[in-house]
Amino acid sequence: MDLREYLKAGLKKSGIEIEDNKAEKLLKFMEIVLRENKKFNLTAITDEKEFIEKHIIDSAIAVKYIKNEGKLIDIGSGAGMPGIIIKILNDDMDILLLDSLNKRVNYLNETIKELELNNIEAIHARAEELSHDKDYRESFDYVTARAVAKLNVLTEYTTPFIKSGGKFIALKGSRGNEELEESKNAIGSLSCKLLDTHKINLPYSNAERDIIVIEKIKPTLDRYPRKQAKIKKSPL
Ligand SMILES: C[S@@+](CC[C@H](N)C(=O)[O-])C[C@H]1O[C@@H](n2cnc3c(N)ncnc32)[C@H](O)[C@@H]1O
Repeated sequence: MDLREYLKAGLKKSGIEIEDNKAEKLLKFMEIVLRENKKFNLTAITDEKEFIEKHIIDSAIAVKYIKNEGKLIDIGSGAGMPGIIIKILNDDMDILLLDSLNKRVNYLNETIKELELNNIEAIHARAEELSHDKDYRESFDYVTARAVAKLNVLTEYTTPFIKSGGKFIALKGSRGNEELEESKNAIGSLSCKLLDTHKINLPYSNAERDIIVIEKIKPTLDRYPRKQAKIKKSPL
């Protein structure tokens, strides 16, 4: 099976059907990440089939819980996952990628250009600082994050960005539900509630993933997020 079919079949098994042009764009994204990997240290996965399953399909699963409209911010986007993958699949969305490492942000903006994507950009900031800026606070419909921090810490980084009624989609490994147990207080203190959890198996390796969907109920209290040292020292 060629790589395009491998990707499309894996996505289909995961409940996502895509046209050939989107599959080509996802493969082009992989090509860029693997090409730039040495310079920017983006991923440990260099085998293409493994990349397709563990990065592309793993990130693409987020679109099952997101409508193709509105504004989304991806925290700690790194190589562009899941933010760039969501943009390729949901092209009507307006997407902001955030990373605290400036050289990754430069790579992200170059990658956006090379993929000819519109209404998406990357900015350099720490989540817990940027969400105190009124231009960003409570202004997104969705926030996503993958492989950035434990859920109790991550909920404080992410949920101040979303409007009431907005959703935080946490893409977690197989221990996401354990992290959730330790995050109940954080979710409540940050004016949110747990909406759903989904146990997913990746289509080829069967590896388990937990997708956790948290909804914002009302505006975040002004005191959150706290400073980074405080969040790390005493997570909610
Ligand atoms: C392990 S990488 C994961 C990247 C990508 N989300 C993925 O799934 O491949 C974590 C990224 O989060 C960024 N990061 C960590 N803490 C952050 C924060 N507080 N605000 C913004 N970015 C952060 C790091 O610079 C890094 O690029």
